[in-house]
Amino acid sequence: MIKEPLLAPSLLAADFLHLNKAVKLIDESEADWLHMDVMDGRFVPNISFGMMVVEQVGKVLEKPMDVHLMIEEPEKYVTQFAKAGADTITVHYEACPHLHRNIQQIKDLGVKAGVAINPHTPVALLEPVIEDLDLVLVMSVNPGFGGQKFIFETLYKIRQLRQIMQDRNAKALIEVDGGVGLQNAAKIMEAGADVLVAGSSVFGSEDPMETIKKLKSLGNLPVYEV
Ligand SMILES: O=C(CO)[C@H](O)[C@H](O)COP(=O)(O)O
Ligand SMILES: [Fe+2]
Repeated sequence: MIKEPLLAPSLLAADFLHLNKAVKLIDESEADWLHMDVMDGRFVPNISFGMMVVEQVGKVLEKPMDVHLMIEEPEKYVTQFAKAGADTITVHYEACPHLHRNIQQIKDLGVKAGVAINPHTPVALLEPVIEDLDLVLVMSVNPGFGGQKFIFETLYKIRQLRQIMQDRNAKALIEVDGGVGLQNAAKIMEAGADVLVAGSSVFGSEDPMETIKKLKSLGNLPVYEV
């Protein structure tokens, strides 16, 4: 039996003219967290929204806010994102030459600390910090855009990470982000994920509430080949 995922719909795929409506939908749905994708046009080739939007969403959102920082020099901004209402702040391994210090900085703010890895970054590179982490975000697309195709190799990375964590008795949650939907969610959970981020598969669907419900009841889903 596949376990029920924690589900974090991504606001990136919502209608930006009606963000309030999207936030309410998440609060009223079976989703667990709201995922917020912050992009700076430097670390990734796209710009999304910054802390002013995160702050406004934080004022109305009742559920935990999961902030994914796709930015360079995140250490300059994490204090502001914590004040804006982030419950988890995830920085990219590739953007942090002083990763250990960055993780401690986030934890000292009283916020859960996550580290994201790009598709080409080996999971073994996280071993020295794995016990300090609340969350590991495994990117299953190249970061910067919603609506991309899930990279199949991610399944091996999830399995490897689960093994490393087991060997070290690490307690971080494994979050998978990019190209996740009803067609592959069960397979991703089976590989060892705990949290699924879903952007276009939720907000791009005809009935986002119903899609969230289906993703949450994964035990009933067939395991499709991805
Ligand atoms: O971090 C991200 C992109 O860099 C997004 O969270 C992710 O792509 C979600 O969108 P979708 O589910 O449409 O792939
Ligand atoms: Fe994301």
